[in-house]
Amino acid sequence: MRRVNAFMVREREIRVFPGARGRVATSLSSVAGHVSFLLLGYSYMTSDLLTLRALAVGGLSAAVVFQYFRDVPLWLPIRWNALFVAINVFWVAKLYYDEYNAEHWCTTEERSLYDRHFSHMALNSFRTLLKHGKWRDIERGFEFTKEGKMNENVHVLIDGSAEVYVGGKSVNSIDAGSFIGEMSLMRSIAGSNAKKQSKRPRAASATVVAAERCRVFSWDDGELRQLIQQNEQIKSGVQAAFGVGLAEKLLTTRVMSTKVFAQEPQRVSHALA
Ligand SMILES: Nc1ncnc2c1ncn2[C@@H]1O[C@@H]2COP(=O)(O)O[C@H]2[C@H]1O
Repeated sequence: MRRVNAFMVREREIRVFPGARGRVATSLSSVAGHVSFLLLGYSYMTSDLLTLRALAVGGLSAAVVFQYFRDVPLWLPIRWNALFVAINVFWVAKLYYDEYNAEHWCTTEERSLYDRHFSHMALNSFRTLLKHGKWRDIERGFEFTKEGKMNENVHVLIDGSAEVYVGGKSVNSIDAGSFIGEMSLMRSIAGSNAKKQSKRPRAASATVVAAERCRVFSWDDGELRQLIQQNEQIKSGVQAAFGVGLAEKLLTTRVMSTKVFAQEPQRVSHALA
């Protein structure tokens, strides 16, 4: 062990930059000290939990090396850091298992929902999102939302189609992959720093009726709202998914309103008012 210690603390010249002044005299244990701070510093800059925990394992382990290879090992920080390494190793293993071995808990239906709408979100967060909602089979004629009324649920249409009415007139048809009831939620949570006033619940902008038997995944509106406010990752994942859907709805509504406009101009002006 003495030989290892001597090897680690021996001062040697290491090239850091090219050129004559690019060499510094240092020991391997000091290098471990610098690596430790660099990794921990980098971990403060990432928001990805798995990367953060992995960087913490690397940074704290390097700190243990630095603290051990000294004239007298610093046992107090070594013991604490070893404990933190163990905790972070546990979390790396758990996060890795949840992220990359989803097959053991994800059904085919859940997986395709994830792939279609939420693949930019960590599987862990998606799992939380799933726990707060439920799968439902819906009969033809079911009213998902009622224009001017508060929504009870937010749905994602997995199978089937629905008709969207504004002022009693059809403005669009939606099918598999569309969200229903997301607009009022988006409007009420817009801008996390917005005034309380703008966060108040908003009424449904349209009436949406099932045009056939549908399969949906539904969240309770209030529960989803609360979840979004508590969890930043879920908030940004859900907002991104809603955003893509809204762009598609805008395009189809435009096409539809152009067609209807050619035949009934008054009807379109009413719907867009
Ligand atoms: N033009 C449209 N095209 C497709 N869906 C719409 C359109 N307008 C409203 N919706 C849907 O109808 C829902 C009514 O409640 P929300 O306003 O919460 O969210 C709305 C959207 O999900």
